[in-house]
Amino acid sequence: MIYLVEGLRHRYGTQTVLRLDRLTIERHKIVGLIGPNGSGKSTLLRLLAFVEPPSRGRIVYYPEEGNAGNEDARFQVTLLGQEPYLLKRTVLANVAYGLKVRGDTESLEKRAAEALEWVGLPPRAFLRRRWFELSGGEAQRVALAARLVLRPKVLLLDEPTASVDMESAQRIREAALRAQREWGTTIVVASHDRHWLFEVCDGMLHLLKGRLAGTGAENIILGPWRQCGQDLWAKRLEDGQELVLPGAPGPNAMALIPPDRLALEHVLEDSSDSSPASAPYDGACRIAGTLLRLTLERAGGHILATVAVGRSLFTATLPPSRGLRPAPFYPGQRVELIFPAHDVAWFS
Ligand SMILES: Nc1ncnc2c1ncn2[C@@H]1O[C@H](COP(=O)(O)OP(=O)(O)OP(=O)(O)O)[C@@H](O)[C@H]1O
Repeated sequence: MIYLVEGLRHRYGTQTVLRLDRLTIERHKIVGLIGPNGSGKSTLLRLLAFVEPPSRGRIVYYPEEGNAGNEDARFQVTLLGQEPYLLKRTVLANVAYGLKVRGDTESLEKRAAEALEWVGLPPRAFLRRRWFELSGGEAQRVALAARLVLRPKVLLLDEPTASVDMESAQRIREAALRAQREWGTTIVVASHDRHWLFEVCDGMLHLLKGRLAGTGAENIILGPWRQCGQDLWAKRLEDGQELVLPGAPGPNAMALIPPDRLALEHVLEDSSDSSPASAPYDGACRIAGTLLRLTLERAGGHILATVAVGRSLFTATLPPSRGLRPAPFYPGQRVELIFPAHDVAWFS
């Protein structure tokens, strides 16, 4: 492993924003970080980058297997945020900056040029440009080149493609994966692009309200819930269907449904006009939707089905026996998600 996190609590003022009892991150792997806004992804990345210390608990960095050395992390771990913060200087000065800080000043221009090529920026056109002569996507690529030139052991990426154009996003993704492939760089990446994460990550961490909630594909249904019986709670989904579940700890709780608890069934054509329908609680819940996409998950080798219900997306794992044969599913089909109500976990 390259990180061990134990007994971590992180507070801002009186609010505890991160609680992780134990977490390990394996060397050379790509780990995805997923979770709603404010769930603690950026905070965790900053702590892993040692930008700030945790309020309680510890984060141990292992530069080599079995050999702890948090002081090495300063030069081996690098964080790229959502917004590129460039020095008000040339691209060359920006990309070479980290090497200079490390006292590593040999062939600066050549190495900066190589790093720019990795992110798809031709060095002849870009090395001498100044910071204000770059588009947002180019600036983010320069910021990534400034990290790659260090050949980091750990690359922490915080929504690196959130505010860039499509080409830049693709270049950034490719360059990060290449670093993992060619140098064995460990990558921890927070992103809202769940499909990309499922496709490339060796493992996923799902953060909910600062706590680990699972391995990424869990479905979250946010409140408010309306009490509609003794310990029964209803939520009207975006497209009008009503979901009724037992056991909410309060009206604003979040329901969490693991993807492997959702079974997928075809909706017969002649019954499709009866949905969206109210789903009275009888122990098995049903939600009708449209199958949008099938994704092969790298970590577990499962096929993940993404189902749209209004604009909300649900993820179901297709069990091996229900793979593409003998009951083929394909995008565009009306399907039903069926799950036992007691498999829902609640987060308050
Ligand atoms: N410097 C800070 N001071 C006070 N509160 C903070 C600070 N940074 C983050 N927080 C709070 O900590 C919680 C976690 O924030 P964080 O930015 O880590 O979430 P996130 O999952 O990265 O969110 P997003 O997806 O919106 O970037 C939020 O409630 C946020 O308001």
